Amino acid sequence: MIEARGLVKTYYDGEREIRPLNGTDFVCSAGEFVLIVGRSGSGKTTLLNVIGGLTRPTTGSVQVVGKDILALSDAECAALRSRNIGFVFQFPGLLSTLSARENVALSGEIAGTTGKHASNERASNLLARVGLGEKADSPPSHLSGGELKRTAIARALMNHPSLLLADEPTADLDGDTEREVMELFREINREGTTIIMVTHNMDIASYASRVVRMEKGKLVPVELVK
Ligand SMILES: Nc1ncnc2c1ncn2[C@@H]1O[C@H](COP(=O)(O)OP(=O)(O)OP(=O)(O)O)[C@@H](O)[C@H]1O
Repeated sequence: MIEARGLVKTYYDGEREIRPLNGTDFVCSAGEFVLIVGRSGSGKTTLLNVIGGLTRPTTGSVQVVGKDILALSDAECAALRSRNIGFVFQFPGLLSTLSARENVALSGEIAGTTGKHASNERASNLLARVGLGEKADSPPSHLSGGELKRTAIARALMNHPSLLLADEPTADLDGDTEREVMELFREINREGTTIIMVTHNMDIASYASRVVRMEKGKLVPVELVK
């Protein structure tokens, strides 16, 4: 599903060099649910964005769903993203003038995989699935933080992605809502979607099949005590 080798990403803050990825290798099989943990600023988001084709590494290679994403044009990479990869970003970034349903359906329309009617129907089903059936017509400003996160998860699932990349999707949620969101991710994973999730919260480690820690630009395995 993912094979990333020798990733280096260098940023410059004035004269200062920052290297969040410094020879990172990451291999992930289809069906895994991997948590990436690590200190703030250790490069977790950078790695997720490189895997998702949103950030180009300085050097290294990345194969995702059998494609060398660094060899793709911007348009080819965007098409791969919209058809194969669902993103749940730390901040949901929903369009304020659209309802929850329209926000979710829009991903289908942009991908061009379904017409407007079918997109709306799938968006309604997904919102029901994340427990927001009755809020489908609400604009983002009428939704709570947890409801916005769940809308963003529904949006990420719109195009039947084989890979879901989630960046701290439960940050700022209360314990009960966090468990609900994690149960939902577990269900999605059991249905066959590979999930890579960045988190600060080791309490949710039991939901994952594997945990890795970002340390000094490389990933190290974390032993799970069951
Ligand atoms: N576009 C950029 N330009 C310059 N520096 C950047 C850029 N993006 C990230 N960085 C730096 O790279 C480092 C890694 O950032 P990243 O967001 O990947 O860390 P993180 O582990 O996800 O952190 P957090 O847990 O706080 O979200 C940080 O020092 C950050 O300041």
